[in-house]
Amino acid sequence: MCTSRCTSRCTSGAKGSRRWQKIPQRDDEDSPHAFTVSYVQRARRAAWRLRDVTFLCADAALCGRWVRTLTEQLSALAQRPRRLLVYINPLSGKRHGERIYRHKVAPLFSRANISTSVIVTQHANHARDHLRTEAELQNYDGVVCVGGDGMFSEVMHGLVLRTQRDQGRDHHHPDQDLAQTGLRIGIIPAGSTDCICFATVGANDPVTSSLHIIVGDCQPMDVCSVHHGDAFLRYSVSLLGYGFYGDVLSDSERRRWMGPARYDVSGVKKFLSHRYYEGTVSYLPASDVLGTPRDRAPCRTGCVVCQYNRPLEEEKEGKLKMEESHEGLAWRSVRGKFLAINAVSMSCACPRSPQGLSPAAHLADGTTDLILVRNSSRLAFLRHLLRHTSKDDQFDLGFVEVHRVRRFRFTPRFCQSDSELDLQELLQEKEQKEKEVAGSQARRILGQLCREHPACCRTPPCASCWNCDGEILPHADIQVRYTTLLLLFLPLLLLLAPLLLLLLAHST
Ligand SMILES: Nc1ncnc2c1ncn2[C@@H]1O[C@H](COP(=O)(O)OP(=O)(O)OP(=O)(O)O)[C@@H](O)[C@H]1O
Repeated sequence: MCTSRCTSRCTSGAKGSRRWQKIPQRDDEDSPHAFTVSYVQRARRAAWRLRDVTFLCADAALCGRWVRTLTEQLSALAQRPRRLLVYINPLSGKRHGERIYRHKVAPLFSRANISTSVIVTQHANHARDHLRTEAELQNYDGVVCVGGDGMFSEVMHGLVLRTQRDQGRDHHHPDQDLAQTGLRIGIIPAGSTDCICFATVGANDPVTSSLHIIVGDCQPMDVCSVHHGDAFLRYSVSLLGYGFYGDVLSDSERRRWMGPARYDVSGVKKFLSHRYYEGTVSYLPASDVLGTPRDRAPCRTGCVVCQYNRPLEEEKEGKLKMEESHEGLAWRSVRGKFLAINAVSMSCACPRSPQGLSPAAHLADGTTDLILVRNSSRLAFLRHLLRHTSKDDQFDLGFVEVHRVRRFRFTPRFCQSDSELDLQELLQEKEQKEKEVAGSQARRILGQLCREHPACCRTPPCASCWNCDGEILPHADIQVRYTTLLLLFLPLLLLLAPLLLLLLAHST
């Protein structure tokens, strides 16, 4: 740490060069002129803090020269934003969004000479619609959202949709090559869960996020576009979950009044109901890529795997066409009964699950980790879920498979005609029905017991719903494609030396 006050003076070096030297502390009267340099220091875990060091000197001209030179050097750093468009959701989380921004974030932006236009949202989708239609994006170097994952999703949708419109791309078409957004997004966490902030920044701390924005590096990020037939449904950046995670979300929506505890209540309820869903998952495996979902190393900013796997802009179309031309060969299908189908485009780490749903998922390699959890006993599923909270491998279980894919489709069983189901499955079903008839007598005896636990007697419903970054999709039958579209304010030097970058120098 460099918080102690030190005095400095200009001396002649061995070769006659003039340079600053630290000397023991002296009285201020000897050095009436001073300037303060603010810099970023890595604190505990992934947190960043702002520190100041004040230099005193007796010579006013020299002091002024130092301030001018440092200021010039700082303004020459092209990656640092100068103008930001900020959206605040006043109702996020505990409704502290505005306060967090005014007390913790705005003072830092102002010290770093960043000018801001602040919009406090008045209703849901305010930020999305403003960005999509009227925001004068050419006036800004980035967009900041103050809120939770829902707010990030709004800003991301607004920016991506606006970019496609400006570039004349048809975002409804599932095969349309989408354009990358030009502006970077910064996330100031103020929501109830803030999973996206935690998974990218490594901490849910408004000061750390603000400093990341000020330092101004840039990290690309994958976005998946979800379609139903030829209709665009939504974009997603973290989790697309069907079955267990879809059911938990739809149940928790009915318990909003409980606050964040609703996820726990719905999670337990849906775990006990133990529903499986039938359908076919078809996927296009990511071939020629570095790494697998079973790697132990997590993705970090500046990740070499992402850089290697991500097709360059000029290669994109060719690569896609190549995959398409081999479509019949490359696509694979899995038909079965699933407790959960999860497509994870980032680790989805959060304080409760520090490793996340797929610890080695990559932020910006144009792929997703498709996790298929087949029907199994409650105990086995519980083992799988509990492994998310420890360092154990959640994929090392017979009923769980994971694939790194560029695209996938899902068709729930009720959408398939009988002719699509193969003979083997029909025979299996027949066998199953015969067993059920034999078991019905036994069930009658246990009727009383089952009435108290209705889930075990009920026929499973035809379909679950998709949880798309915390929003419910209106269709179960979807096709999904991954592209690196977004840019985040994330530093490339997360793991480097404690003293990262000077932020500001000013005379005092
Ligand atoms: N002024 C507003 N009034 C009502 N809803 C709003 C307003 N501004 C934004 N929203 C909506 O509120 C929803 C939830 O917001 P947000 O994600 O910021 O908080 P959260 O739900 O508490 O956090 P998290 O998503 O991390 O759990 C978003 O989907 C957003 O569309």
